[in-house]
Amino acid sequence: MKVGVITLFPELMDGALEHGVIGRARTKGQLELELSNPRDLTADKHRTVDDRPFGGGPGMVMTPAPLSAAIVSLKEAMPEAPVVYLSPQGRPFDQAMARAWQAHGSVILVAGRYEGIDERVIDRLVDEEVSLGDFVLSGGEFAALAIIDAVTRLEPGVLGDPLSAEEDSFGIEGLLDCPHYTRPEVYENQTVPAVLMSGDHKAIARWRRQQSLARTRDRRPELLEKADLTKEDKVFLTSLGPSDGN
Ligand SMILES: Nc1nonc1C(=O)NCC1CCCCC1
Repeated sequence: MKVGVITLFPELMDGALEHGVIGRARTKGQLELELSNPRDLTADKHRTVDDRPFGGGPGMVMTPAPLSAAIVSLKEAMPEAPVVYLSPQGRPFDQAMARAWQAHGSVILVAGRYEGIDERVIDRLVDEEVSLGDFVLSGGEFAALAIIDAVTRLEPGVLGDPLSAEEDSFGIEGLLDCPHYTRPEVYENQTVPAVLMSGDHKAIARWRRQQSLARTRDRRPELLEKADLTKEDKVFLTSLGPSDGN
């Protein structure tokens, strides 16, 4: 997997990209990262990357030339990669998008700052605008890190057990994940569901599936409409009383 990131603050991302799943994937060559800073591609002595907005208003806007040069430099390194601008105005990011980009093999992420980027850069060079959610961050860097993590963990060999990526929330046909327990068996007088201690793998798998179904129905019922449910799933859901929302 190749990921390009355009950011004015590469140092803000370095730490998160050197440790954990992402750090190990880079060390093992499963993830190639290339960061490009528009400030390094400025032509003026003040290395200007922003300016006041036409039409007035608060804040600054990222100027088109250095940002375009940074995008072009990464497109030359990854010509097949879609160019994705991260902003609240984008299409909501989801697991299907993560899977699509992992399967494609490369993506270039544009992390904006200030009030945003000159629209002409979006018109000329951005393939898609994507949002991590309906909230406003100070910059696109943390959104880029979240996306890099979500995509990298889908790369074969990155997670110890390939089932992990499948069994996480949104892994099993878009259902929420089941509850998890580990030692000690009794913690603060609270025990572990007996089925998990039974050694009956069929019963455990059924319990986990039913927990995922019940949680999804209670917390994110809209996901059930898109989920690939078996007859047994539907019988179980019908057997549940009214949702308590938890
Ligand atoms: N929400 C979001 N999802 O993806 N990115 C988000 C964001 O809030 N980014 C902040 C950026 C947006 C461009 C202008 C400067 C601030």
